[in-house]
Amino acid sequence: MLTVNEIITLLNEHHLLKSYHLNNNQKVFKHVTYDSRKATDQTLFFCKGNFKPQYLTSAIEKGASGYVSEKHFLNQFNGSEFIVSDVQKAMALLGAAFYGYPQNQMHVIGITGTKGKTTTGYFIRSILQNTTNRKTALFSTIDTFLGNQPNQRFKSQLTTPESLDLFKNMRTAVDNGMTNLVMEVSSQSYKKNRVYGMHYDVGIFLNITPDHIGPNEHPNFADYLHCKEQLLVNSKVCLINAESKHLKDLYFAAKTTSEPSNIYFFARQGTKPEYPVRVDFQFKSLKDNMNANQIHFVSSSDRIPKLKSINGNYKLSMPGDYNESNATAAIVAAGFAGANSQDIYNGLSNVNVPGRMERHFSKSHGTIYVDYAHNYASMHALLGFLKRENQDSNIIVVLGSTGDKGENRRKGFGKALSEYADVAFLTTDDPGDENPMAIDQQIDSYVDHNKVKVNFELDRTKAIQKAITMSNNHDMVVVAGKGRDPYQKVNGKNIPYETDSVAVDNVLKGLEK
Ligand SMILES: CC(=O)N[C@H]1[C@@H](OP(=O)(O)OP(=O)(O)OC[C@H]2O[C@@H](n3ccc(=O)[nH]c3=O)[C@H](O)[C@@H]2O)O[C@H](CO)[C@@H](O)[C@@H]1O[C@H](C)C(=O)N[C@@H](C)C(=O)N[C@H](CCC(=O)O)C(=O)O
Ligand SMILES: Nc1ncnc2c1ncn2[C@@H]1O[C@H](COP(=O)(O)OP(=O)(O)OP(=O)(O)O)[C@@H](O)[C@H]1O
Repeated sequence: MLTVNEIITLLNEHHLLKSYHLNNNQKVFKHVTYDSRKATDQTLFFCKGNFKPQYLTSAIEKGASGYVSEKHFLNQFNGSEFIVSDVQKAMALLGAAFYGYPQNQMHVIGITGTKGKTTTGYFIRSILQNTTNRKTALFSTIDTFLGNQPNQRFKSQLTTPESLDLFKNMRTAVDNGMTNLVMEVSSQSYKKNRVYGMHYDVGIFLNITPDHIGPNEHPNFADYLHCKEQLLVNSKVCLINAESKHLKDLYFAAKTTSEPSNIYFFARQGTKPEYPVRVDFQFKSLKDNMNANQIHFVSSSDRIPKLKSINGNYKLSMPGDYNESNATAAIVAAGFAGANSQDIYNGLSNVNVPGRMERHFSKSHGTIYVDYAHNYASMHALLGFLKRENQDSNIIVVLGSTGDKGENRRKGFGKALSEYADVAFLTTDDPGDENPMAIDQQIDSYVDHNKVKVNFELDRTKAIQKAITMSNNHDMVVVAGKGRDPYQKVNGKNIPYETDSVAVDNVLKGLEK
C-alpha cells in the first residue's frame, strides 16, 4: 500500500516532483504497475519507456486511479497525477516503499562485471545455502530463486529486473523466509534506474571489457564503465578484482561512499595490479584441467581476521581458470556473510550453473562443450582454456551474434575464432530485427581464413548437427552463446528453441544409437 502523502514526501525528498494534482477522495493506492494490462482498481500506473498514451487510457479503464509520468497526458482525469523529472527513478523509490523496503530485511550481495556474474552468483548461493539453512535467494540472468519450492523458482526475463518487479521479488523472498539475497546488477539496470536507491551490503566488481555498447545499450565505453561503477558507489563493503582493467577508476568510485577500510581486493597470486592497491585475498591454481579444478585460497587481511579461518584448498565443480577467479570472489563474499570452510567446500564442489561449461561426452565425436560465452572476453577465456588443456585437438565452434545490440562482439568473435578455432559454423543467435546472414558475414569478415574454415548454417540445430557429425574423437566441439536459453529473439518475438544443451543431446542420441 502507498499513501498519497508518502508519494509526495518521497518524490519531494528526492527532488523528483515537478507538479501534482490530487483527487481529494483518494488517500491510498493498493497496486502499482507499469503495464496497463495488469492495472486494476486503485492502481498507481507508471508511464515509462516506449510509452503510448493509449496505455494510460487503457489502465484507467481497468481501474487505475493515479499515474506517475514525465509528461502531463490527461486534462479531464478524475484521479491523481504526479509529474516527475525522471519516472524510472520515481518508480524505483515508490516501488521500494510500496513493497515495504524488503532489501532492509536481507543481507544483499550485488555482483557486476562484464563476465562471470551469473557463475559467481550461483557459486555464492550454493555456499550460502549451507550457511543460512537454505535461506538464500538469487536473482540471476538464468533463473530467479525466491525460495526453495519448485514454484518459487522461475526463468528470469532480465539480468536485473525492472524496479517494481525487483522489489516485488524481494518482498516475496522475505515472505518466503529468505534472509540473504545474491543478485546480478547489470550496467543497464543503472542506466535505466531499475536499482535507483538500492544499497548493498557487499558489492562485487569482477571485471570490465568493452561490451553492451550500441544504440539500445550504452553510447560508449565511458558510459558503460560509469554505470557499472555505480554498484561500488552504492555498496557498504566493496570487493574488487585487482586484475580488472580501469582499477584506479574503480577504486576511486568505491571511495566516494565507502571508507577505504571497507574496500577489499582479490587476485590470482603473482598479479601486478595496474594501480597499486593492497591485495587482501589471493588464490592460486593447484589443479586445472578438464576433470579437476582446485584452488588454494589465502586471506592475508588483518582488517578482517575471521576470514583467515577459511584459508585452504577448495575443489570447484567447473573447469576454467576464469572460474577460479569467480570462485575466489564467491569465497570472500560468502565469508563476509558468515560461511565457514565446510560450507564453502561443499558449495563449490557441488554447484552446477546451467549452460556454463557443460560437457557432453560422445563415443566417437569428441567432447562437446555448451557454454554461454558470447563476447570476445568470454570466447577468448573459454577457447584459450580449452586449447591450453588439449593442444593437439582441433576446435570446431558453432556461434552467431545477437542483432540490435553488442555490435562490437562480431569483430571479437572473428578475432577469437582466428586465435583458436580450426572450423567455425556461423549460425543464428537472437538476431532481433537484423538479418542473421548479414551478422554472420560481418563475423566472417574479421576471420583469418588461412587459419579457420568457415561454414554458414543459419538453422542453429542443423549447425550443431553438422559440427558434431564432422568431428572425430580427438576434436572439441564448442557450441557457444545460448547455453540453456529456450528461445531465439526474432523481430520482437521470443521463438521457442530447444536450447543448445538439448540440441546437442538429440544429435548425440541420433548418431550413437
Ligand atoms: C532498452 C531497454 O532497456 N528496454 C527495457 C525497458 O523497456 P521500455 O521501458 O521501453 O518498455 P517497453 O517494453 O518498450 O514498453 C513501454 C512501456 O509500455 C508499457 N505497455 C506496453 C504495452 C501495453 O499494452 N501496455 C503497456 O502499458 C510497458 O509495460 C512499458 O512500461 O523496460 C522493459 C521492462 O520494463 C525491459 O524489458 C526492456 O529491456 C529490453 C527488452 C532488454 O532486453 N534490455 C537489455 C538490453 C537489458 O536490459 N539487458 C541487461 C543485461 C545486459 C548485461 O549483461 O549487462 C539486463 O539487466 O537484463
Ligand atoms: N571471470 C570471467 N572472465 C572471463 N570470462 C568468463 C568469466 N566467467 C565466465 N566467463 C565466460 O563467460 C560466459 C558467461 O558467464 P556468466 O554467465 O557467468 O557471465 P555473465 O556476466 O552473467 O554474462 P552475461 O552478462 O552475458 O549474462 C561463461 O560461459 C564463460 O565462457
